[in-house]
Amino acid sequence: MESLFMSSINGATFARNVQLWAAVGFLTVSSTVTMSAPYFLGKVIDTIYSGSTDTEMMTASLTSLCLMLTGVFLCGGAANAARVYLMDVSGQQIVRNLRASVFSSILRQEVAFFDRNRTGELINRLSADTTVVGRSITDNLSDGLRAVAQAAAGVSMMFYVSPNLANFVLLIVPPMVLFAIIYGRYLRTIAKRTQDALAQTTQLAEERISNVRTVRAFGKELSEVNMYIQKANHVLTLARKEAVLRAGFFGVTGLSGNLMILSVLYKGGLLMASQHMTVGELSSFLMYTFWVGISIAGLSSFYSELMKGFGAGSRLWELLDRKPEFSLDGQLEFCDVSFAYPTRKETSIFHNLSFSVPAGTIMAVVGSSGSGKSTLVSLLLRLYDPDAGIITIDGHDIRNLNPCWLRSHIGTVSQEPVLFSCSVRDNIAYGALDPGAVTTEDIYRAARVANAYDFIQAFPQGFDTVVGEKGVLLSGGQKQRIAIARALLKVSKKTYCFTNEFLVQEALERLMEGRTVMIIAHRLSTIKNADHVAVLDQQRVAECGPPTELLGNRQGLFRKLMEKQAFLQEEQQRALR
Ligand SMILES: Nc1ncnc2c1ncn2[C@@H]1O[C@H](COP(=O)(O)OP(=O)(O)OP(=O)(O)O)[C@@H](O)[C@H]1O
Repeated sequence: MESLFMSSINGATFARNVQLWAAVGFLTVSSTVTMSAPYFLGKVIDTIYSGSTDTEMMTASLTSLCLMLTGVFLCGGAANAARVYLMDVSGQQIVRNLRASVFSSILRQEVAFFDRNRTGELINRLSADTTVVGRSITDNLSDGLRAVAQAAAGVSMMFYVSPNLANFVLLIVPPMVLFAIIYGRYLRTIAKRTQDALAQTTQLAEERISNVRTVRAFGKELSEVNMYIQKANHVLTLARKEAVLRAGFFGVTGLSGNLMILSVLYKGGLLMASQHMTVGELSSFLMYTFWVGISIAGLSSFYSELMKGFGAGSRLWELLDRKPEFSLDGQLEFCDVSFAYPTRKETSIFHNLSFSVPAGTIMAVVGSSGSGKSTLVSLLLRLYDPDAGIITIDGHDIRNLNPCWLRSHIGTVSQEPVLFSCSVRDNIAYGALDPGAVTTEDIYRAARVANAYDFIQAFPQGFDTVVGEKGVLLSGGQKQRIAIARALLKVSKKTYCFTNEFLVQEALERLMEGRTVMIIAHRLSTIKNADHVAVLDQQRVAECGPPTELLGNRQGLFRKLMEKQAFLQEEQQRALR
């Protein structure tokens, strides 16, 4: 299922990449056509002004030139339409993904986050901010890229047609770029403040509307409306500032465009008078100047929208990057949990089972075979959800936590660990969230703590030894030590570790240090080391308490279970003798 999901994601990413590349291809075609037009139109003008007296020849060459150009323009038009469509679709997909990621990031946050950030504000982020960022990506990106391509092509063609005139005209560009950078900075700050003010306004409206009964009961309608108007006025003030800034910028860019045209006519007229330019060349140059002017105007609006997008986006990036803050102490609680496996609904495994494991303590879970010890672990890992009751970690219902995050904080080590048929190094690194980022030093450290370093180094190929399928080339104890090293790389300081009993007790003890541990135990020696024991019987926790206390109760279930086990062990030893 997971691989199917991954492949569909990869498929979607691939399709999007192909779409984007196709759009860039169409952009290149349409821009090439657009930017070659002035050059050929100049040729048409030169043909008209060639001074030829042979009307028939002149008509023929003019007709063929115009027909050829019509064909080229048709291709350009089609490519332009395809580009706009593909860019828009890709942009919309990016916005959809952005919305989904922001929403999922919001839902992942801890409960305290929602105390600090009100619902209205978050909804505003999700709707208004993503719309601004979306507009900056969709409408804008496509036109912006075209403007960049056409400005670059236009400038190159200006140099091609007349380097002399191009040098003169383009002196205006560096001061314009500086001006645009300063403008962009201001616009970005103002856009961010506008989005913040808008979020506060929405938050006020959301809170008052959803609590309208309270507002009415206190007769506060008028004062609430006034408060809303105040907030809306603040948004308006910021929007006015933005309008003034944009007006100034567009005024200056429009003026500089006109000045460029005027200077081309002035200098070009002088060059024509001194026979350094033909009328066709001047016309081409003029058209290129127009194109560059239009592209620069397009670029300035692209830049404005982009800066607004960045401004609005900065809050979104913060939300996206935010890791949920949980100060995990490790208190673990099962409250009235009832559960039956979905495939065997008629056989209840737990009925109103309750017990808690205080932070940093070891809880040994005992019970006869089939009493549900491993099922407890499955429920905690959310491999299954209880039919009734809740399981909490530090008071957080685990159903409200991201399952991946939850599992990344729970280390499980089983009695017969599964190792993969790759090197010891890769098996240990497998435990880390990002195995690629694990250093050799990390692996050695984990192996030392698990008391595995010496025997691994003693292998002829050391950490590169391939362990064979399921680790068949290793002894039981060696496998367990490697599994402990793997778990050490996984679990952070405050995680829960669920283990079975081990041959290699000393390595296990190091793993348990400072963590909340639930251990499925059989041997008395293991149980004695635990802080508490929970005895599972008849679908619930029949007894729970410190091991010595439970052993002291002669009629208790735990005492009977231990006696039975001691008796069985004696029997086994006698049989061996
Ligand atoms: N995936 C499953 N689907 C249906 N029933 C299951 C499933 N896994 C376990 N069971 C049943 O649930 C009950 C509890 O199983 P569980 O493995 O939790 O017991 P346990 O106490 O860990 O046993 P043991 O000490 O023998 O390992 C058993 O009756 C078992 O047959």
